[in-house]
Amino acid sequence: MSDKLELDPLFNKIDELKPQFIERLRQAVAIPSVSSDESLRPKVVAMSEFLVKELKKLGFHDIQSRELGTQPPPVADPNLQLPPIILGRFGNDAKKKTVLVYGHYDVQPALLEDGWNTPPFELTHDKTKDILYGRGSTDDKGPVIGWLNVIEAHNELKWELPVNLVVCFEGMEESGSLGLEELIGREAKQYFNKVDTVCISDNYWLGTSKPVLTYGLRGCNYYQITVNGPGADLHSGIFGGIIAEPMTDLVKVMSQLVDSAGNILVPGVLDMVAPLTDKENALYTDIDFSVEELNAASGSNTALHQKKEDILKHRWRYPSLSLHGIEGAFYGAGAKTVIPAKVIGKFSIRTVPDIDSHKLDQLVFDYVNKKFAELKSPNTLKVELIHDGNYWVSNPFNEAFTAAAKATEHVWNIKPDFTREGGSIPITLTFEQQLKTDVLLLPMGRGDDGAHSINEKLDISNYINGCKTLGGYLHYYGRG
Ligand SMILES: NCC(=O)N[C@@H](Cc1c[nH]cn1)C(=O)O
Ligand SMILES: [Zn+2]
Ligand SMILES: [Zn+2]
Repeated sequence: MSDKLELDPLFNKIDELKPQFIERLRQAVAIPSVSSDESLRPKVVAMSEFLVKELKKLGFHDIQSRELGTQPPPVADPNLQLPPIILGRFGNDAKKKTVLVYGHYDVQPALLEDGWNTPPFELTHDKTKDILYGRGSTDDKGPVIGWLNVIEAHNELKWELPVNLVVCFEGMEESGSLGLEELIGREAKQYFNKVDTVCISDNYWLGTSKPVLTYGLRGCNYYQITVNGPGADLHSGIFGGIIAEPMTDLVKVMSQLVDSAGNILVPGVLDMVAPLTDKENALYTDIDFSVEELNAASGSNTALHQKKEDILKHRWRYPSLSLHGIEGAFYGAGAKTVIPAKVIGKFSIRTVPDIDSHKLDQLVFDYVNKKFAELKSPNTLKVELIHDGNYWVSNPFNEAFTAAAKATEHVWNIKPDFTREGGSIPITLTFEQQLKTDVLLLPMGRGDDGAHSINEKLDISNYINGCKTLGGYLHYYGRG
């Protein structure tokens, strides 16, 4: 690579600080900041306090913990407070460019009995494989802590940061980023004034060996269907066969949302998808990926598509509908003979260009109501949107992507692939539109990290080289 920067002192310092960096991540993972579990909300707040403490120690200034008020419905506790958004600055030099770094400090739920090999909220270092296991290790505590590590390495070296850094860490990303869009709107010309670019490290390489830079995400519209029947849970021997069962209705309706080949059965959804052009079609051939890598990441041979190009298109540019669960249903071990009185089915649709989110909601509501009406059930059904988040596709030919490609090649000795991703980071488009800047997605973890799954992990090489990549990016972007 020509025009390589001299970053060895930084990279050596990051290597030297590895034990401290692992310890910082251990402390973060130990806080079960599950945003979707109302009973764990104090832990989400505790995680925000941990970050504030770390930012102060590292010398950030103008640190603010922005309260967002109560969480809007549907929510069990109407007084439930949203966790704060943490803002902070490092450097304020008018001659330097300003990079806004966004990440989230909340995590998905995790229980040992889900099948974890180690306690999910204890960062466990498997020394034979050099892997760190724990909820949030890759999504998104590893990368968030990674940014702090970069600052620590600069402080230790007494190196000036080549850019001004602004951090924005939220605690509701896994639950729809509630409150963040409004905050960005309010702060675009205030706290976020003069931001030149936004960098998000909250996604993953496509596979396990080649780094990527990401320029697209799918959106996510998350729905719930509530079916109400009898006044209380009932004995199926006494009431079975003589009352209408909510679970029977719900399962019937949910089974008509998607088929086993992954086809969405709600009419009109596919009609909104942008047509595939020859130019886009050609992009998929050059990406390094295989069905074997997909199978390895899913731990199975259950792929619906065998050709790399089809897998990538269905992950990146077509919508998908997933059924997630049923609240109120009996799910424990044993054979409880209960008829649940009220059940709430959860499903989501990953959205892509050019799906109109509100039109999608209407199509879903009309279809679910129609399917329920066909059952002629005396129960009641309500279908509603819990949260939605936009898809995002950008042009990766800009200064930020160029700098990130150089940093990635510098650290990993290989040019990164440019990829889109099937997951969602609801706030990406908002940053781009409100701040009128480019957004870069610069992942730290690998495609088999098991984000949202059991045994979530982060390879130490990805953690440490990821810190070097984030730091390197700031240098290549800063000198640009
Ligand atoms: N690492 C990004 C991520 O996991 N995002 C979530 C966002 C989301 C959307 N609805 C609920 N959570 C994802 O599931 O893609
Ligand atoms: Zn996530
Ligand atoms: Zn995430």
